[in-house]
Amino acid sequence: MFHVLAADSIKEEGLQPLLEQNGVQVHIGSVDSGIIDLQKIDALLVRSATKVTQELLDLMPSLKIIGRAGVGVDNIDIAEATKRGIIVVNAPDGNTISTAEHTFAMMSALMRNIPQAHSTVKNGEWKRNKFIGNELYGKILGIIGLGRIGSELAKRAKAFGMSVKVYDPFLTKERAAVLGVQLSSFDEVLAETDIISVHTPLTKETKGLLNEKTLSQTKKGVYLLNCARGGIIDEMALAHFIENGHVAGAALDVFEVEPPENHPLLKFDSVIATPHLGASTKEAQLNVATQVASEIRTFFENNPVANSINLPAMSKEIYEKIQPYHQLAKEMGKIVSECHNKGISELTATYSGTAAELETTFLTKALLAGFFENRIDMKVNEVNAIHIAKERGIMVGEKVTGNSYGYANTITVTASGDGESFTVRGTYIDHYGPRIVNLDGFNIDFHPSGNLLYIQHMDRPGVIGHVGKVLGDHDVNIATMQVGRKEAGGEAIMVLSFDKPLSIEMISKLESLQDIVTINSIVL
Ligand SMILES: NC(=O)c1ccc[n+]([C@@H]2O[C@H](COP(=O)([O-])OP(=O)(O)OC[C@H]3O[C@@H](n4cnc5c(N)ncnc54)[C@H](O)[C@@H]3O)[C@@H](O)[C@H]2O)c1
Ligand SMILES: O=C(O)CC[C@@H](O)C(=O)O
Repeated sequence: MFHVLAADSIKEEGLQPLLEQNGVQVHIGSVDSGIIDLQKIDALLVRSATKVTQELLDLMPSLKIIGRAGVGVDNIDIAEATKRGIIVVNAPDGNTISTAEHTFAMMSALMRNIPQAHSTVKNGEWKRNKFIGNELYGKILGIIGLGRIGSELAKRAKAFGMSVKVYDPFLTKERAAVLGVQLSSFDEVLAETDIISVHTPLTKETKGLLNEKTLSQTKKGVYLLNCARGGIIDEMALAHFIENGHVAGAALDVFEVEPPENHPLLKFDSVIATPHLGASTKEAQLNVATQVASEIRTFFENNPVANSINLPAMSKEIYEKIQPYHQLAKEMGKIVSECHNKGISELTATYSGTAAELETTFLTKALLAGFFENRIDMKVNEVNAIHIAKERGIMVGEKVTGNSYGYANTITVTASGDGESFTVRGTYIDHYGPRIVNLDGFNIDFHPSGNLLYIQHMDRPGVIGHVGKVLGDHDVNIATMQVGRKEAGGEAIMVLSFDKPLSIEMISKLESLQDIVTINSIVL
């Protein structure tokens, strides 16, 4: 008999897939309700209230799977669960429509002063002149991050006669055309739109994406929306721009710290807010509960789950054999993603030599996990990598070749989209380790780890010296350096490694040097 504990008032109707399964007993109640001996629990279902910590996991030695009825898993100690071989699943798209609708409702409410007008009427006032609003029709909506929710918002905005400009560095022109939105640069979205809505995950790249500098690039009178994650818009900078009248108003469903206490933004009449209600509809809650309950049922039936966000269990013997190649593939995925910082529609992995004798599908999935790591708002691993690629319209190919370029094995990854492509080749050398041996056609040789800079430059005398001098003048120590070129006087590359990551300012200084073409920072 499998025992499932459904905590956090998960919608009971959604538990049907488990309630109707033979050999499964569902217990409904919080983890401290005493409804069942925690030692017996095989599966735990939670929303965001239950904190699944190491201490709680200690009390559940039989736990095999945790289901999060929602997207964010910040209340679950994933590392600890993974270490214990516990699979964690979530429901990534069950609340997409609800969150897009909530964002649209917030935008309408913001433009027509609905919450403000509502409270005056409730207070017995009738101030029609105070609440002159703006039509959505004919306005330009800027969407930053066109994933599941951003795409649904775009469809609704277009139906209301708005035009939509989108910034998403990982979106191809083809996909933008299918969705009928105008793919734009970040600066264009800032400067040319009337309303800006953010829909990215919160990552190191998106934290404070809208800040003092970028907000100053927006149109005077712009409106801002955040129904994604607190922190994507810098809250203090937003308060400053509302105070000085540059930003006309903001609608916020999320905050850096929730609930917000004595928050300066809440003091402005032009800021409207909801308490993280994006996913709070009967439909979304039923969807997410049904999705995770079905996943747990699938797991009990010994079938692979679709939305696991941590590593699946694997026999120790197989893992040890494949592990070095697995690590190399994952790092190569990250390298492709960072060096070719563009939308892609196709990714092909080619294996040769001893790498081709392994379970290459598993390696390709590891590669995709590395590729998506900094691009999307969920953990991608070997369980869900192919599904995610398909969902994003990326065709994944796998080939085997007899050409090992003189090595015992190679893994070659080519990413392409919008008529451009990028290739990286790596090898694993026994007793020596992983090496990257070709980057975008340049022969090179470096260890894929640590803080790296990939610099494309013209092959002219003095370029390497200038880079070294700027770094030296700022007391930055170069740990290793590799150079490569195709022909004298043409394009060339450098790969430098450092003991710690370089600041954005430092990278800008290097970018401004003569004969430098592009610089990409890679943290492995
Ligand atoms: N308010 C709520 O209750 C609620 C509910 C569900 C989801 N969310 C949040 O909404 C956000 C979007 O969720 P989703 O399901 O659409 O995610 P998603 O992964 O489908 O989409 C995220 C998109 O952001 C893009 N992106 C990544 N980095 C970017 C960058 N630096 N600049 C521009 N675009 C970038 C990605 O390419 C992707 O298209 C997430 O932050 C999620 O946590 C909030
Ligand atoms: O309401 C919830 O459970 C959280 C909603 C959302 O932020 C999520 O991560 O899915």
